[in-house]
Amino acid sequence: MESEKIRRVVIAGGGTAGWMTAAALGKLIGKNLEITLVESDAIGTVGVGEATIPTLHVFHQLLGLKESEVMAATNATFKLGINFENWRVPGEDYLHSFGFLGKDCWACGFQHFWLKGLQRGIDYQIGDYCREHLAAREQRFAVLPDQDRNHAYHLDATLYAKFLRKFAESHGVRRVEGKIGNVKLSPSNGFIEALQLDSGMTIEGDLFIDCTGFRSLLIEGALHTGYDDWTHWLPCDRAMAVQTESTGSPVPFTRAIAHESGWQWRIPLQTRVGNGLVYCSRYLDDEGARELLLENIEGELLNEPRIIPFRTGTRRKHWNKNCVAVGLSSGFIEPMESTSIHLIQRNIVRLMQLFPSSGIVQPDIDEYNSQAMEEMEHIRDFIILHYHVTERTDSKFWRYCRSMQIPDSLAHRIQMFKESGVIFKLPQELFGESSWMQVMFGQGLMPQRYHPIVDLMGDEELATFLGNIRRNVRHQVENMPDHRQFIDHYCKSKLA
Ligand SMILES: Cc1cc2nc3c(=O)[nH]c(=O)nc-3n(C[C@H](O)[C@H](O)[C@H](O)COP(=O)(O)OP(=O)(O)OC[C@H]3O[C@@H](n4cnc5c(N)ncnc54)[C@H](O)[C@@H]3O)c2cc1C
Repeated sequence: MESEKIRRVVIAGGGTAGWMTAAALGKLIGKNLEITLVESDAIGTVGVGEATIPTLHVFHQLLGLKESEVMAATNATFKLGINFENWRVPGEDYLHSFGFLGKDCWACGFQHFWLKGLQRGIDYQIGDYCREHLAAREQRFAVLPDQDRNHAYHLDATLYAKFLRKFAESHGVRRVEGKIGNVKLSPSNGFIEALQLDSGMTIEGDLFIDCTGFRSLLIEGALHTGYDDWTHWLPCDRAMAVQTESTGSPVPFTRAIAHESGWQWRIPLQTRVGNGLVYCSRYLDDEGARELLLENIEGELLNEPRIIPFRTGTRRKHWNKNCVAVGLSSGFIEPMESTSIHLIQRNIVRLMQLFPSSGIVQPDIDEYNSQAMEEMEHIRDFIILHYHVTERTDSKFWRYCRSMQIPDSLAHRIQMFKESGVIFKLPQELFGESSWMQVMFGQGLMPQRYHPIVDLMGDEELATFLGNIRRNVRHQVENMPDHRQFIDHYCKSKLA
């Protein structure tokens, strides 16, 4: 393995992944580096990826960015969760909020108290025990002084990349516009030596970050790293995206509406709505998808619907030789839980933690790849859960999802929950107990029993315990302003 010092970093691609990488490296470890980003105006970016999850705060904090400024510059609204409509059965919905549900005791999760409450006739939704859940339902929002950052954003992906570009350039990142025509490899060790542009320019580097999106020009095109295809578990393979004018106040949650052969997103920004249909080409053709999408949107179209083919899965190694893939080039898990930007951020942070300043060594690469794979597999399982645990039998698509084989890791979680109501989170995992709980209950799973330790609480004490949590949640939410009002006051878009 090479062990030369890393001084020249070349980022190929200027979408969300490229500019997030450039901003972070430039600001945080760029002092002794020469960072160049190459992007092609003619090729452009994928142009979607507008719903995020709360971890993005950490990224902005690292960069020293002010929330209200990022939001105003990106036409952003707040997001408290995702409303899943028609997933268990048509006509029913549930919310997966970012908040924490109820209260834990040392021995068992809140779901056990809630389950016993149900059995005793204390018949409230599990979301009534969660501030973010209730605030989303009532379309209220506030940033509270004591609040853990349990909110995320809906933002304009193009404006976000533009914002980060300005930031990265102000921290010394050099941008080169042009189309990469060839990737030059070292004949001795197969490492990438340089990118050759169609203009004739050559950009040499020590470390290359592949942010070329689905094209994966470096990690796959040049290094042939290989891809694990997860389409048998996540069969949707196309999306159709279109933007519409807003027809009302933006809601503080993403809508994920299931249809016969896939599902539709609605992402409200301050002045427009991002819409899209994620579908499975085995069961729905593009013409049918277009009709379905256009029948199910509100507001005037702002552009023509665009098809985006994809293949769910992961690159076998996210770091190979002197190339690290960040963004869509590293793999893609469909956008249902808005996890891609989070994975970009995780790959960037991991790269900084393992940055090969004094040379590339195999143990760093192995550690990086093993952590990245573990994270992807955890998210994959969580997404499969939504498709597999359903009572829908109304189409070939849903019958396939219900009956397909699922990964052993997910089968184990479902089995444990069914038998004893237990949910667990391992340290590297993104989704916590509250997330699994909301989706498992929402998709129709019910445990056979609650944890016996709950019986140490008498019925009256349990009623008081649950009642106090509900009252406290309601009190906090009643004191929040309307979501739109809060935005207008806090981070009004420059486009509004
Ligand atoms: C349908 C869909 C919906 C999504 N929704 C969400 C969501 O809600 N939330 C979320 O977190 N994520 C979402 N994602 C994922 C998200 O869009 C991406 O993770 C994010 O946009 C990053 O993309 P990227 O930068 O890797 O690729 P891209 O945006 O495709 O950027 C690739 C860059 O590489 C450049 N490039 C390519 N080839 C060349 C070349 N030959 N020469 C020079 N430059 C080149 C391009 O010009 C561009 O700058 C979604 C993805 C899809 C497909």
